[in-house]
Amino acid sequence: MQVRKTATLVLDDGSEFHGFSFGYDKAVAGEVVFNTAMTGYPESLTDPSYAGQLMVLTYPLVGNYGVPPFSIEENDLPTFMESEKIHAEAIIVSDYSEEYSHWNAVESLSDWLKREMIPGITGIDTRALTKKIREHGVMMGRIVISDADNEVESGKVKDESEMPDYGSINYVDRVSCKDIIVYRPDGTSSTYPIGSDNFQLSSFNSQLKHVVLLDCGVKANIIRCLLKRNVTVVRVPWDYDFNTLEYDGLFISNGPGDPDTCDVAVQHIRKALAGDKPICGICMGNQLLAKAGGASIYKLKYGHRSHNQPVRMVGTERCFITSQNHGYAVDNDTLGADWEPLFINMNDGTNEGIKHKTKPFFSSQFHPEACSGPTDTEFIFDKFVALL
Ligand SMILES: NC(=O)CC[C@H](N)C(=O)O
Repeated sequence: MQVRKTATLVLDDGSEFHGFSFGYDKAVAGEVVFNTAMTGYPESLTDPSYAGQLMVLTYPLVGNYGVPPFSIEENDLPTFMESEKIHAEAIIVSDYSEEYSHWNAVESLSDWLKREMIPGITGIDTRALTKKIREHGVMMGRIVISDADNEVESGKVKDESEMPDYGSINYVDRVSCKDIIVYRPDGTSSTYPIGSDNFQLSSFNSQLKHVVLLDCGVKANIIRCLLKRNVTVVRVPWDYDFNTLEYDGLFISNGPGDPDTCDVAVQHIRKALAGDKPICGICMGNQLLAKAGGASIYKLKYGHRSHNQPVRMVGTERCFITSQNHGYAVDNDTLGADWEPLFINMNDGTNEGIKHKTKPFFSSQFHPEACSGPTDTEFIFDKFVALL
């Protein structure tokens, strides 16, 4: 029988949680965040917004439905994942199941993590860990695997590696695309290096509307939700000045890290606010749109990461259950005179979306495209496309 390597999570406050490695054996550091969803680890791990973070799952049994194949479908998009690779730095669970059963599973979570060189720890009291984060606020942490280089002896972890400063790193720049990628509803896509002479928006199918997708770390299902509504999607890097293009609408994606590291994008969005073309954003997109409109962002104590966050549409009694993954929030009190909150979180009263009072600009802090659900708020894409 294979000997299980012990693995320790060391939090910034010095506390240690001991368990066993079931992924790739390497030391990593990152922001420790918890997600209370009951399903969706393939989608969450490949969500680029988790870059730089150690993902704690509070649902106790993880791995029992395995991992779907990494297959590429129409438009060169992954069928079952949100991007081309795992973006979280590590996954931390209570009870990992190597045995799995699911019609679509092709491998165990452990095999996938090892192939992608991502650590996984099991045997952690994730509820105690979550309580600690809820009380103290989100913390940095590192994982140390007991091997020849990093021994864990009598509760004292020897590894002294530097903790990165999560808030100061521009993770968006790390995960955004480097080229312009055009996706068409007919299932095709083309890539154009920045500055390429072949790239001319006017040469695309003029029957269809063109949506510029500002890629801050976009999830594949956002692209699919737009394509399903029969528009051409022009995905551009986060710092690209899209104002030089003749487009019909702007969509700002989700993305990792502190929105204050994305000033270049904010400047470009601010220019677009002077015009009248429809603008929509999701999560990081909500934060960058708000910043462009003059509002400020603050860090939540421990974020919203789950599939059951209740939000109310302001001015109505309509509530929606939403999927969320964010650590920062728009400060409602700093919204300029032209803006108003669009959604409010029913748990803690924080901002969950904004809209411009007169122009076709609006966004959500939650994920209307969420895959693995809920899909109650997918109407946001309909509203945006109807405005084009
Ligand atoms: N999913 C996202 O776009 C997250 C936005 C931002 N990184 C936050 O944590 O608030």
